[in-house]
Amino acid sequence: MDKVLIRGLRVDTVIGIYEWEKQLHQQLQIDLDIGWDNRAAAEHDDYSKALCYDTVSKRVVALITAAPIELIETVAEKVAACILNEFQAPWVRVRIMKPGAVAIADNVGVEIERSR
Ligand SMILES: Nc1nc2c(c(=O)[nH]1)N=C([C@H](O)[C@@H](O)CO)CN2
Repeated sequence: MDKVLIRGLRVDTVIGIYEWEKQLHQQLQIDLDIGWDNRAAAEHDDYSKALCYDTVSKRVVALITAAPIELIETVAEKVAACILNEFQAPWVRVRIMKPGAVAIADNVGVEIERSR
């Protein structure tokens, strides 16, 4: 399956289960693998047939920052639903990393795959 890829999308937002986390912004790092048939865009060098990674990135940031969220699992499900329903992608893999969350780990996160 062809894919459109977004790597290391940084989103500063209110995220976490603890009261102190609701008073500040923390950074999430997001990787997206989005199933998309890239042949139609490539055939005639036609942007209108492409899934625009810039448009997707900005939509994902707006979605996540619209309201505080407690769990990164919730972030992952919201992002996956948006990619499938708003952009009409057939399949998506979403990885959400929260690098500041565990002091003794380089990074922690979740990954999900969803399809229509
Ligand atoms: N599976 C998860 N575990 C934890 C989460 C989470 O979103 N998913 N969140 C926290 C806290 O918010 C933590 O990041 C604060 O450092 C703990 N565990």
